[in-house]
Amino acid sequence: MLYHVQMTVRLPADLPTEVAADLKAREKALAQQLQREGVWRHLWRIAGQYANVSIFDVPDHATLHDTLMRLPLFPYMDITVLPLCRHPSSLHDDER
Ligand SMILES: O=C(O)CC1=CCC(=O)O1
Repeated sequence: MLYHVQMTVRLPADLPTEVAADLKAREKALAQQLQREGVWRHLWRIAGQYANVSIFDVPDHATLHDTLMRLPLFPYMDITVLPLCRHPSSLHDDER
């Protein structure tokens, strides 16, 4: 199943710089691993915001939940999820 996921990062202002840098580095490593595995299909920055729009390809809601909870920045993100299904007018058949 495909999911549209919006993540807005809200790091506390008093979070030590080195802690924030470690979280971001680990987030990047896992995000790139999940992209290589075909799970994190798209990752786009929302211009002007510390936020992204992503497309995840996972078997079900529970797997998406578990995947999002693995993200190092999970405790510091507001996340909204929209489950997607094929639009009858779409020319693209890569929705799984
Ligand atoms: O910067 C973000 O939008 C949060 C994030 C998701 C994957 C990543 O590397 O950073």
